[in-house]
Amino acid sequence: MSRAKIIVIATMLAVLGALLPISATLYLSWQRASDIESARLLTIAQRGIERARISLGDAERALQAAHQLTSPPCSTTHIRQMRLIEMNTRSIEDIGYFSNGLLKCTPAGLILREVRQTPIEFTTDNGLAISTNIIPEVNGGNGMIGISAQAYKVLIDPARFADIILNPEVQLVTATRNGKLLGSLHDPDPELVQQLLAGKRIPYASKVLHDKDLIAVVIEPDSGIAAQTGREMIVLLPLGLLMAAFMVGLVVWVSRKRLSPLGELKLGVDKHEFIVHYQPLIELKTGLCVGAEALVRWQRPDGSMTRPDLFIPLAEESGLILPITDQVVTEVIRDMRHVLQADRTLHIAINISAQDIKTGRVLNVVQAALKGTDIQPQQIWLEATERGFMDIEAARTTINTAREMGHAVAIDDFGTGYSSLSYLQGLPLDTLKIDKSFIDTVDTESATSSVTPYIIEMAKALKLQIVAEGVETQAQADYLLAHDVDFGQGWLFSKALTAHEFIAYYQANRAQHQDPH
Ligand SMILES: Nc1nc2c(ncn2[C@@H]2O[C@H](COP(=O)(O)O[C@H]3[C@@H](O)[C@H](n4cnc5c(=O)[nH]c(N)nc54)O[C@@H]3COP(=O)(O)O)[C@@H](O)[C@H]2O)c(=O)[nH]1
Repeated sequence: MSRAKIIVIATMLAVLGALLPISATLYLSWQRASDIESARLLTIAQRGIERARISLGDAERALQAAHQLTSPPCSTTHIRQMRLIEMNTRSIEDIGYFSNGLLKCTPAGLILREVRQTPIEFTTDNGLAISTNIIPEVNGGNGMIGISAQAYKVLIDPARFADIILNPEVQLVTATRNGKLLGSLHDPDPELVQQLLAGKRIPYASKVLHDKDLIAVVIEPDSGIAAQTGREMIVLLPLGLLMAAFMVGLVVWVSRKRLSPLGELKLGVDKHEFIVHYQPLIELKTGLCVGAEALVRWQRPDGSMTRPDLFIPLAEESGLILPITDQVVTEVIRDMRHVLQADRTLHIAINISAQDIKTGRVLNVVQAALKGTDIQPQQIWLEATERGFMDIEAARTTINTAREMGHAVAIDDFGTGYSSLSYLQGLPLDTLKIDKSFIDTVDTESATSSVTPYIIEMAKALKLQIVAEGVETQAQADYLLAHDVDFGQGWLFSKALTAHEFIAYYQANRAQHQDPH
């Protein structure tokens, strides 16, 4: 993934990471506030139902008492007894005796006009017949709720079906199961009430409670949810902000890690972004290309190439050099398999890290990679810098094993590190590669120019093959040839090439030597 992509994704994640906990906090606060509000409205609805049942209970008792009267209907005694019932029952406003569907008498006396019984709109579960909006015979006035059983009917003021102590901003309605309004408090909007009874939603806090044959509706147009949400947020918001800060911090930390050089290198290893270039190795006496050094390159997703000296130190320090070496081994076998099978004299030299020289781990990797390829182990050289040979005992073991397996082992960048003669004598090496810095001084007046012949002599005395690194001029090549140096590697011959370019170079070199004309 490119840097820009990581930054874009990290920014998006950070914004999300901040928004999510804050939105969750807001939602939770609102939810908790809604729950509290809902519970409050439910309690009011329950109180409304209880109040309506008290009035219905009063009506039922009055009707039962009237039914038990034995005096002749509408006699003076009967009318007096009805008056007593009316006076003794708190909720009822009036009581009337009916015969053949006509009102005959009330506590006020005989009814001489024709007053018909109003139609029944609802019957309660215990058999009380209810009619709403009855205008009383005696005083006219507001519509009453009529409740009848057998020959009697009582009238109750609708207010008695909803009169509970309630904040003025909360509205209450009680109704029968089929939606006939019994009583209301604080003037609820009839249209809103009808919507709620029809099961619709309204834009205010509300509660509809169905309790057997009765319904209570509570509406709070100026609900306290906003204020309650604010109170809940005071508790929850710091937690949300803390989580948001944590999420943003986490995203920043992860993306910084990802964007750090080490993070990018890890990603490169995971995505197998390493390829190998090959620098030809030339036999100075004949000019024959006898092999190549495998040099790793980091090919970034945008196509750019990162030089090894920019990432090898970090790879060595972090241990990532091990999987990188493994990728190099795999690539070398894949790239060079056919050309190595075809020419047994050709070799490829692979750079091995100090850590691998110490442990010998890489030998198993090379062995596994060679298995079934028909490439001879002697066609794979292993190169390590002097730093790799610091732990001389461990190095000796690894070199011995490598040589027993058939590989040649070279000491790379010789002269730049800690090597000493005794050191070199103690290691069973095959090849010594003289560092470019010494080759650069050949044919110059510099102080180190006088060292180069001694390095060559020492290598010869130890019976090591010699490779001169960084040969850039014909004069250097002539000098090296004159001093019996075996091989040369450098821009005079070729820079490091891609696999295809190297194979083409090698084939052209061989063709030239078979047919020098
Ligand atoms: N552990 C591993 N180290 C590796 C691996 N691949 C490379 N390396 C080491 O990285 C260092 C830099 O390598 P690179 O940039 O590939 O440079 C090599 C040559 O291109 C360069 N060279 C060769 N000839 C000339 C020349 O004539 N002039 C000139 N200016 N430069 C030249 O030298 C480098 C080869 O060096 P060496 O390995 O010492 O032979 C370098 O230290 C590599 O070793 C890897 O897979 N693993």
